[in-house]
Amino acid sequence: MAKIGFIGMGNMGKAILQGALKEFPKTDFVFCAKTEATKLRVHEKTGIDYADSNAECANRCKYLILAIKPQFYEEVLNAVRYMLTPDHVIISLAPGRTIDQLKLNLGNDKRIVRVMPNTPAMIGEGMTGISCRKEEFTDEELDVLTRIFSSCGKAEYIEERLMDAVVCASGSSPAFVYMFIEALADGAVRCGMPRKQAYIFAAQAVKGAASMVLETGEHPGVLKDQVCSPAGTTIAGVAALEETGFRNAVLKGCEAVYKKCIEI
Ligand SMILES: NC(=O)C1=CN([C@@H]2O[C@H](COP(=O)(O)OP(=O)(O)OC[C@H]3O[C@@H](n4cnc5c(N)ncnc54)[C@H](OP(=O)(O)O)[C@@H]3O)[C@@H](O)[C@H]2O)C=CC1
Ligand SMILES: O=C(O)[C@@H]1CCC=N1
Repeated sequence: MAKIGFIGMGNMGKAILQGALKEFPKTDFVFCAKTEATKLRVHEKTGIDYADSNAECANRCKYLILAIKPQFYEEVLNAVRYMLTPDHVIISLAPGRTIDQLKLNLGNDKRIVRVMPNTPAMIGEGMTGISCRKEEFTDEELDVLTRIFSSCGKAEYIEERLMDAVVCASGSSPAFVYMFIEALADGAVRCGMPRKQAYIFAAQAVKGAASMVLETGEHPGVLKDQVCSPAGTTIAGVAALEETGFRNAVLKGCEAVYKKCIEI
C-alpha cells in the first residue's frame, strides 16, 4: 500500500491520523507541518516519520491530505505543485475550494478529493462528507479513502454541490452544539446545579438525544413530542425558545456558514 501523507498536523490532521493509525501500519504515513515543534511533538507521540519540506512530503506519498487552513493553500500548493503527478490522490479539507478551482491551480490531470470532516473525529465520532469524480479513481483508491475517513467516525460519499451544506450540518455545527451545551449548563447552574455536574448532564442529554435520532430513525419532531407532557415543563420551555426565534437563530447560523463557504 502506498504512503499516506499529511501536510498540516493541527486539529484535523492529528484527528485523521489518529483514526487512520487503527487501519494502516505506521510505516504507511509521512507528514509535514510548518514548525519543527509540531514535527517533533507528533513524531515523538506517534513514531510517524516526517518530511523536511512539503515538497518532500508530497514526493513520498500517493494520498496527500492537505490539512492546512485555506489562507495557507497558495503557499503550500506552490511548494508541492511540481512534485504532484496524475497518480497522486490529493485530498483537500478546505471549505469552499471546489474540485474545478483546485484542478485549475494544480493541473487538469490531477485527481482531487474534497472532504469535510469535523473535530469529533478526535474521539472516533466524526462525520465526514467525501466528494470526488469517482470515474477518475480506481476501486482500490476509493476503498483507501473510505478506510481513512471511516476510521474516525462515519463517512459518506456525497455530490460536490452538497459540500457547503455538509459544512453547515457537520463541519461547523459542533461549535453551535458546544454553545448550546454551555447555555444549557448555564441554565442548570442558574437553578442551583454545580457547574461541573451541569456540563455532564447537559452533554449526556445532547449525546442521548442525538443517538435517539440516529438509532430510532424517528423524525426529530416526533421525538420532541415524546418529551413534551401536556401542560408540562418541556412545552413551557419550547414555547419560550420559539418566542426567542431559536430555530431561526440556527438557520441564520447555517446561512452565515454557507455564505462564508462561497466567499472563501
Ligand atoms: N477545525 C475544524 O473543526 C475543521 C477544519 N477543517 C479544515 O481542515 C483544515 C485544517 O484545519 P485545522 O486542523 O483546524 O487547522 P490547525 O490550525 O489546527 O492546523 C493547521 C496545521 O497546518 C500547518 N501549517 C500551516 N502552514 C503550513 C505550511 N506552510 N506548511 C506546512 N504546514 C503548515 C500547521 O503547522 P504548525 O503546527 O507547525 O503550526 C498546523 O499543523 C482547514 O482547511 C480547515 O478549514 C475542516 C473541518 C473541520
Ligand atoms: O471554521 C472553519 O472554517 C472550519 C471548516 C469547518 C469547521 N471549521
